[in-house]
Amino acid sequence: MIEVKHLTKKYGTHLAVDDLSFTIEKGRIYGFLGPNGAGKSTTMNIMTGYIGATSGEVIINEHNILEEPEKAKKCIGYLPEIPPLYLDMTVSEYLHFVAELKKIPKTDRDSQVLKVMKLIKLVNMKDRLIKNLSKGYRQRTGLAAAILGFPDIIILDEPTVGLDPKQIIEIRELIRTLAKDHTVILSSHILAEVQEICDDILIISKGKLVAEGSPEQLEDLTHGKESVELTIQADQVSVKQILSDISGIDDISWLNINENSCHIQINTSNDTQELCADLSLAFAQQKMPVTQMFVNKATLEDIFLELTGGEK
Ligand SMILES: Nc1ncnc2c1ncn2[C@@H]1O[C@H](COP(=O)(O)OP(=O)(O)OP(=O)(O)O)[C@@H](O)[C@H]1O
Repeated sequence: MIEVKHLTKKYGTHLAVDDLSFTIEKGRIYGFLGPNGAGKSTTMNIMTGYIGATSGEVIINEHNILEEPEKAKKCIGYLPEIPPLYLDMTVSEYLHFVAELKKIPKTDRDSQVLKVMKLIKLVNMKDRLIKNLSKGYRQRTGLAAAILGFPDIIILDEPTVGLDPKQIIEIRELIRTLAKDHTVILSSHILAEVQEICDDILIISKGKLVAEGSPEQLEDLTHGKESVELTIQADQVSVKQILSDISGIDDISWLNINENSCHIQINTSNDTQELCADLSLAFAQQKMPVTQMFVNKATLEDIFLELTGGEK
């Protein structure tokens, strides 16, 4: 449905998008995930024809966004990070205005605006001035404008940013409803959000695609990244000696060492339960008490931070 090929965008000398390529298939919810400044908005702005790329191509339903912008844009509904709302219009006036801009035939406008307002649960607010709406309802109004004309693809830039938890849940519900009939692409810097609603996640860092897959596939990246942490009541020399006879140890971090106690973390690519059993047996045989032992599991958040060079 969308093909992005070798997209690059430079702002002066700053490389905001760096040779980005990916494909969007029909009927799925995609999440662009990345820290602030990763290049998500820039990519979305290029995909929707708002700004031009320095190089590369965007093909929407077989239409190149540069060569056939009208046909390509007709397939897309876009909710930018800051929706361009006219604050002195009522919700209904604004949506009629957008319907006109989108060239929806005059005879269909009333019914389409009503249909969209029902879908987005905006009917109660239809005569309210936009400047008097809450942030959540302004976001709904922007979303309603994006889906007028019922385009195949709906692109949402940070749709839940700045909303309270109840509004976030409502907007996520709406996105799920929209995804029944549309392909949805949304951006977020919140891992839990894309994990919860997206079928596919594209992790973007410094303008590059650093990982792609379903939440489950990305979860698989955490395998083999577990460690065992333990405290042994013994001196470092004795502990080192015991550990030298145990297999499956990749490396050891000495977190805290006293005369009679060592707190360590062991990284292993082997089964951590087996390693725990070996460790407890080996120290018990030498009558060295292990006062605590647990397995640290890597989370998707650790992987995200590792891939995007962030810190907890
Ligand atoms: N018009 C512009 N002129 C110069 N630099 C820009 C411009 N727009 C964006 N940038 C820079 O390009 C980089 C990517 O910005 P972009 O807004 O695409 O990131 P983002 O992932 O959407 O981040 P955010 O979540 O903060 O919106 C950032 O370093 C940003 O400062």
